[in-house]
Amino acid sequence: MSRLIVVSNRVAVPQAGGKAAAGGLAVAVNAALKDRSGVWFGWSGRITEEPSDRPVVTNRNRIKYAVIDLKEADFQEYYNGFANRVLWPILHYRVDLAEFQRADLSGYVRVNRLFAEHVSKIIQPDDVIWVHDYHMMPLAKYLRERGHANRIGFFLHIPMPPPELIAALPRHGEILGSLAHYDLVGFQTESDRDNFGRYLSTRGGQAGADPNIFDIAGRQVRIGAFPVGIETEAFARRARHAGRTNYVRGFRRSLAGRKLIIGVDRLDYSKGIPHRLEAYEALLRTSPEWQDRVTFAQITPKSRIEVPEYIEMDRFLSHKAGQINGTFGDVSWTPLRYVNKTYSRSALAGFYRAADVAMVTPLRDGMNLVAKEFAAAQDPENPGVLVLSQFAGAAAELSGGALMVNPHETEGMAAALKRALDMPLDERRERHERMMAVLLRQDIDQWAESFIEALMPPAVKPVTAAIPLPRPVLQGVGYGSGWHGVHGPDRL
Ligand SMILES: O=P(O)(O)OC[C@H]1O[C@H](O[C@H]2O[C@H](CO)[C@@H](O)[C@H](O)[C@H]2O)[C@H](O)[C@@H](O)[C@@H]1O
Ligand SMILES: O=c1ccn([C@@H]2O[C@H](COP(=O)(O)OP(=O)(O)O)[C@@H](O)[C@H]2O)c(=O)[nH]1
Repeated sequence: MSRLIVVSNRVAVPQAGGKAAAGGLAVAVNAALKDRSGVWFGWSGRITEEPSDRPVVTNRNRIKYAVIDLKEADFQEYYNGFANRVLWPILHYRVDLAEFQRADLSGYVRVNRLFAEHVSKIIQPDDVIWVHDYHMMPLAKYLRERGHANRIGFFLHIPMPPPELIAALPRHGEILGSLAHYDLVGFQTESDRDNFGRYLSTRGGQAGADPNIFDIAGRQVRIGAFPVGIETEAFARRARHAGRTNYVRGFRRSLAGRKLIIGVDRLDYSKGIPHRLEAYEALLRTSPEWQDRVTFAQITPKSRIEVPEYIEMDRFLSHKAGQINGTFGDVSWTPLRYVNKTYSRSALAGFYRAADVAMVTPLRDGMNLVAKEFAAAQDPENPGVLVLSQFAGAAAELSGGALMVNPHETEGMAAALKRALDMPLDERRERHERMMAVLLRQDIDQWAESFIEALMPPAVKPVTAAIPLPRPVLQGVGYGSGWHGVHGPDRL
């Protein structure tokens, strides 16, 4: 029986006590492996000078989690360097922040080759391979060089900008061009997919009768949009339960009857946190009736803490938070609670449910699972309002129910905040219902199934295990280099 082999930088290895260090990607990939027999290969998150030439394997529910350590130089050049100082900013339309160095590109290529070497040892001829995200773009090329003719798919969790912008990436042909070695390349939105289609055309790719199938350098590559979802029903259940616990009730009580606005984002310049805080400031200034009647809780776990742009953002935000509280706060009211802790997803579910408004206002975001989780966590009888950036991937699905904003327009965002805080119950219910209809239809299972089905050659059955598997426990979610332990109960 064919297996599914997943390859990604991060692997959410289930840990004793149910805690795992991972991000949005890891939560999503875990669902793809549920009910399938397979292997999940990636980086352990650890740095060692003498990495073993064999991965450390953990077996759980017929899934093998196989991880390797990286050397310091690999971590610096591949992860901090090329992946997070070149690809991340450029693919998030921030060419101005990209810091290209040839040594980092060499490190990126070296780690991809190392991954290919390890994965090559476990591949069986009928395995289907699913590679995730910008860290691993050239992997298929190196697997093909080793003679693997398997079906190999790639999913990009972050945005794909237009080709004119990709042109700013030195040696883009070597990296983005290598995506043509996959059989299927998936994106979060149709606009990401179309941007890549245009890029392939600039590289001599020819689309035939189906505009999403390209012939390029003697191979056929299919491109598609597969918006990543959440475990909608399970998350709604979790929030219902969490909302009734003392932990979340205590949080709500601490607000002393004030309305709650919530923001949950990794500390990342792509998330637009400064712009959002400026909008909150503008609300307090221009609508003084809201002073002392609202609290903004911004939960911002640190991430990629060795990358200079992230260090700078950290400094800026701490300063900004102090400034807002200094200007508007009072001895009995802290307008902004700015927290750098990582919370368990159960705790977050409860916080979302306790909130009246969520601000999800990235400048660019592949999807943004927080937007979806917030909507799913609401009480349908008395739901909160989602204020959502037009530049989040989630906007393509949630614009019918969210209050849409342009994060570059402070006054517009402040007005949306005010409207959200004042919104009558009927309108809140209607908007929530519209979002839930989409989230229930396009959930995480549908995402994984539709990608795998599109990856399989015609007339071959999807990769499934004979016996349905219990879902591995994945409760706490932290962030690699910035992960300092998960706060809040795992099961509330
Ligand atoms: O692994 P890190 O460097 O600590 O970063 C965490 C993850 O961030 C990014 O997440 C993306 O995937 C989400 C799920 O599809 C999506 O909603 C979000 O918009 C993306 O930014 C990154 O792409 C992952 O590889 C990282 O693991
Ligand atoms: O303290 C936190 C902050 C975030 N998350 C989770 O991390 C994921 C973030 O995914 P998203 O797509 O919003 O952004 P990313 O960080 O992957 O760019 C979501 O599932 C959040 O619930 C978490 O478990 N604890």
